[in-house]
Amino acid sequence: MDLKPKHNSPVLTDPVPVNNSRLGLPSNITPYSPQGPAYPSSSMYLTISRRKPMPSKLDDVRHGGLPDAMGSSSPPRKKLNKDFSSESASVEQDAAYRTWMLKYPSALNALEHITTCAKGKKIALFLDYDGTLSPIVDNPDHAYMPTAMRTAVKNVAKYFPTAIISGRSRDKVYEFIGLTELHYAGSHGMDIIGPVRESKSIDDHPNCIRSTDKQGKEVNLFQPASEFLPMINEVFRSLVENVKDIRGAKVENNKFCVSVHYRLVDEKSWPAVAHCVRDVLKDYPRLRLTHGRKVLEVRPVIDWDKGKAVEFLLESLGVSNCDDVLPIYIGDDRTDEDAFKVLRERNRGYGILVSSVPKESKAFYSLRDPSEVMEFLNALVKWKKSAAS
Ligand SMILES: O=P(O)(O)OC[C@H]1O[C@H](O[C@H]2O[C@H](CO)[C@@H](O)[C@H](O)[C@H]2O)[C@H](O)[C@@H](O)[C@@H]1O
Repeated sequence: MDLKPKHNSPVLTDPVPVNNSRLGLPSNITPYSPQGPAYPSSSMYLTISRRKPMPSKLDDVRHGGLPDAMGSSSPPRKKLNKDFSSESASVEQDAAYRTWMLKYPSALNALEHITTCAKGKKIALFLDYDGTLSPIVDNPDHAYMPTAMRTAVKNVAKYFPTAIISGRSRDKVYEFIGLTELHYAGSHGMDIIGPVRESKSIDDHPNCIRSTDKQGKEVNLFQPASEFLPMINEVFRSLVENVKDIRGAKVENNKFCVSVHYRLVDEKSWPAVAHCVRDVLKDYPRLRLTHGRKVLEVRPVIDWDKGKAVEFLLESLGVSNCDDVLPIYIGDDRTDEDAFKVLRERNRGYGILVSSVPKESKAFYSLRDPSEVMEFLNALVKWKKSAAS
């Protein structure tokens, strides 16, 4: 069955490229490139070199340019139209969005196509957290999930195996969501709790151990970057110290990665933020730097990402080689592209990008914002209920 939607339109790229030299930013920020894999990624398993970092990514980090500048890393919030020029700009933006949607149709409009493809199959759902289940807010500690969204996620998990894959620490994202019926992967998939099942490939994995979850249930705990824990804690402390005089900068410990937020930093001080991060990272060749929505993210150089996490979870759920499973991944950020790419390349499910502005993506479909995500989840439940009756 053909899973692909029809793509007929010219491709639009990320809006408003920002002049790097104006920002005066250093060259050690790695772009996310949906076009190319971060690493060769055919196997589910990763190898961590104890001495040498992986060269291609490291070269990017140390010597590459700043391709997607800090300024364009998150769409601006909608401004009130004060005059004619802003009104016409908004008309143009709407037109550009509609054109973009020809290539990335709304998943709400494509529901019939999706559910037709899902007939006789089991849908497995993968959900990002920030910007997908909770709206983007200034303070990352206040990114609460609306009650209606929690209900929608709870309902959807009754019918489909559902996993959260977040850049946050697993504990933090669990605190925000608080639903025991889901599977959780934190630190961009570097910290996964999955169900226990007889799977040789998972049981034999050196980074996978048996553990118990908060409810005392036996689970598989998979932490491929565990050896980086002391290093990440050290870097976290140094970053906190280094940015302490930059107003608005905030460092978040996500267990196997660290986020340096600059959403509340005056634009004039963004180069200072980048300088502080570079200053710390120069002593850690086994760490790399990527950027998300107004955030710089420090991560171990390992062959693992959200795409690998999806493959791992499918394996854990016992459905990795089944033709009767339809994975759906919903996310808004650059790191979600790794998961979209896996689904697209294996031609075995749908990536859905959450974005209110046109963006190049490996996803098949789009949703404008978390409220549309909620609508989509509710629609899936409604379809499943009606199909069952
Ligand atoms: O993979 P995700 O679950 O989407 O996590 C990615 C990052 O999300 C958070 O930061 C983003 O959301 C914040 C709250 O809305 C916002 O203030 C920030 O500007 C965004 O970048 C989280 O705080 C990061 O640690 C995650 O890496």
